[in-house]
Amino acid sequence: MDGELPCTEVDGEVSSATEDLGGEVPCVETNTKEEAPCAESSVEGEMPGTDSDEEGEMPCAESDAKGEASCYESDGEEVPDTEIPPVSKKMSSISSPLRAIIRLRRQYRVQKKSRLHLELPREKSSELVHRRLLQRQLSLNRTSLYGPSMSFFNQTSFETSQYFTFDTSVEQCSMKKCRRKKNRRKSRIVLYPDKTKRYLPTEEKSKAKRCLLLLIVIIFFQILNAIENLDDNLQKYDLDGLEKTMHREVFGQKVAVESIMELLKDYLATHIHNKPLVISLNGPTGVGKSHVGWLLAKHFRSVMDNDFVLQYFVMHHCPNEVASLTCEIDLSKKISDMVTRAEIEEKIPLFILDEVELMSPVLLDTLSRFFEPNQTNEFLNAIYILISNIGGGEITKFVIQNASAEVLHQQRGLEELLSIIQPVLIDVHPLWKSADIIPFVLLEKSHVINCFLEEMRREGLYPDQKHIENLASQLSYYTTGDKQYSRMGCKQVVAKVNLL
Ligand SMILES: Nc1ncnc2c1ncn2[C@@H]1O[C@H](COP(=O)(O)OP(=O)(O)OP(=O)(O)O)[C@@H](O)[C@H]1O
Repeated sequence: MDGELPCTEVDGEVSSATEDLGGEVPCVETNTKEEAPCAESSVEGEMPGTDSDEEGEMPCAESDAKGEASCYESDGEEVPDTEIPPVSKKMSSISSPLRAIIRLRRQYRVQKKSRLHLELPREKSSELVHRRLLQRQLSLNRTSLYGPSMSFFNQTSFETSQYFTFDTSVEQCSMKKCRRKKNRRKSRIVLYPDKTKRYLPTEEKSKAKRCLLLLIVIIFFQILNAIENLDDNLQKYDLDGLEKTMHREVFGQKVAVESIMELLKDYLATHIHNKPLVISLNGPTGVGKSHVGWLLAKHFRSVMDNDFVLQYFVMHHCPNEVASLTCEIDLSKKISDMVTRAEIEEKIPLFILDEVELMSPVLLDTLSRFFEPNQTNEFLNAIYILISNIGGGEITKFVIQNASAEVLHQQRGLEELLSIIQPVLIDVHPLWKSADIIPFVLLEKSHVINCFLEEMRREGLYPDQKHIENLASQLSYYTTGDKQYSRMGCKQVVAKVNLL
């Protein structure tokens, strides 16, 4: 008699045992639900009802006098206690060892039942099942709201636990509770949609950023290098020295000198250009245009090789008797050779073309082709100084008219003067469209005196002030208000000094 076996098996064994004992032993456990133990009190000659009272359970009933047990059936049918007496009579005839066995067995059953009662939950099994069903239903309803993933998740758990048993085994019950708790814990895990990231994307080191930083550094160093190169170029041509010389040796042309120096500084700052620099010095005779040309040639010959400076005098290089075609070929060859050599040595050649007003239209055409921007680099890196008295009459008129306005020595006066002489120059030849025009104004008497002083110093003569003023008074002037403008500038100064 194994007490651990299920009740039904025990029941079977007991039934067979009782049959061996004469078939009069009532069922020990007819109920597989464990609610109704069999009544064995009849073996001891006791009323079944008394046995049941001891155990606190419904008594087991014997269905007939032959000892066929009909314990508390699952269908709830009960057998009246009044039908038991015949059985008790038969049981009383059982031998004492058998009764002892039965008694022991009954005690075992009582102990087992009492233990089960202590461990069983207080609520009835039907209520427990009902509650479980309700909880499961609520859980299903809740999870169905969380989308298809959660529904699937619970569907599987539902399928695995769709059969409910009334097994109140404590171990199974505790196991199920544990599983349910685990399932609950699992069900509380938030399931994210597949396409949603659960964490911030890790920052990957971008190669583009590195390249951008590298590019910025390169550009930064290039800018630094370019600035240094700018300074290098300005130092290479010593434009500061040239500016000082110009201001010291050219009288009465402050605005013109400043304009020339500004153009030269801008152009000579770099070696790469998209067009050559063309400066046109225009003004009346003797005001210093050729003088400036000589100063520029002297300076650039000093800072560069003599081969990169060309002074071209039309009356000298292309006199009237020389055919214009020859002059054209000669000038073109000189310019081409010089720019080619200068490009090799990364120098900017200087072409000073004086007496341009005497140039033939053919030569002007030839010259203008070198001023065009659509050429090879060596022709773009060049400076042309065009010196002529074209527009001199307009400048003289403008100066005399504005003598008292003081606009002549201001940038505003220069721009106004430009608006006057530029059409005149372009009318002579279109090449002046691509030129920066620098007007040279009339020289005042004080400027002429300075020319005498400079020329006498140059000739090594003693600069007597009274003698110089006397010489200056011998020249002719435009007189307007309190100002006198020399009609020939300083052109006659050299001749006068040579007579001393
Ligand atoms: N502004 C000036 N400052 C100093 N010297 C001057 C100035 N103008 C003229 N001279 C002196 O007069 C001389 C003649 O001047 P320059 O040849 O430059 O005149 P120009 O303007 O070229 O006239 P032209 O158009 O007739 O050639 C020069 O050699 C120079 O010594």
